[in-house]
Amino acid sequence: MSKIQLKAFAPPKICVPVMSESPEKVVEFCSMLAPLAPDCVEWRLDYTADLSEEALRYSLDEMNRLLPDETAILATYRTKYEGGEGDLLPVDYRILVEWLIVQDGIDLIDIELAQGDESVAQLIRRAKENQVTSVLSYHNFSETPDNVHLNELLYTMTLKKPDVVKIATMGINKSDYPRLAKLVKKWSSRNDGSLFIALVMGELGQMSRLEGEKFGSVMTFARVDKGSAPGQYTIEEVRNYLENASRDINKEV
Ligand SMILES: O=C1C[C@@](O)(C(=O)O)C[C@@H](O)[C@@H]1O
Repeated sequence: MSKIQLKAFAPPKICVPVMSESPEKVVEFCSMLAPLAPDCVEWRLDYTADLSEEALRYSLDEMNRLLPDETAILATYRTKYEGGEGDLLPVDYRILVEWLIVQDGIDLIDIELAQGDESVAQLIRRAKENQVTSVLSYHNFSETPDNVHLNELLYTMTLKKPDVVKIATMGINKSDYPRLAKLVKKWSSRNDGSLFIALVMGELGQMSRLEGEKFGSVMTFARVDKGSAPGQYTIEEVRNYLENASRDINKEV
C-alpha cells in the first residue's frame, strides 16, 4: 500500500528527484534532504552506476532509513529516448522494473509508455499485484504536441489503466501550458478513477509546476540543488506558493 494519497484538484504532492551515482551519494543526498520532508522522492536509477541488486537494495534501505516515514519513494529508470541517462535495452528495463516493483520500500513505479504495449501491460499488472502505484509516463523534450495528439495520448494512456498518467512536454509557446492544462482538467474531471500528472517543462511552463490543483495534476517535481528537468522550482519555492492561502485556485488556467 502506497504511503502517498494522491488526489485530483487538491494541492499537488511534492516530489524531489534523487540523482546520485553511488550508494554513498544517495546517503549524502538523503541525509541533506530528510529535514525538508518532501512528500515523495524520485529515485532516478538511470543516474546509478552500479545496477547490481546488492547496490540497489543497499541504496533503497538507506533511503528508507534516512527519510521520514511519510516520504514515499517513486522508482524511475529514465531512458535516453525519454530524456534520461539510461541506456538499458527494453528487455533489461523490464527486468529491472519488475525487480523494483517487488522490493519492500518502493511505493510508486514509473513505467515508460515508449517501452511498448506488452511490457507496459505486464508492468502495470505486476505493480497492481504488489500494491505499488503505477505511473505511466510520456516525455517530449522538444515540444508540446497539438491538441489532437495530446488527446490521443491521454486516451491511449488511460486505456492502459495505470494508477497515474504522467505527461511532461516542453513549452515552446505561451499557449502550451494553458492548452495542456485545459485538456488534463477535462480528463481528470471524468471521475473514472484516473489520476494525472501534467507538467510543461521550461520557463514557459513553470506555472504548471505550481497550479496543479487548478487542473487536476496530482504531483509536482521540485529540486534541492540541480533539477531533473528544465523549469523546476526549488522545494521551498513550491511550498511557499502552496502554503500561500491567497493563491488563486479558482481562476481558469
Ligand atoms: O517525469 C518527470 C517529470 C520531470 O520531467 C519534470 O518535468 O519535472 C522530472 C522527471 O524527473 C520526472 O521523471
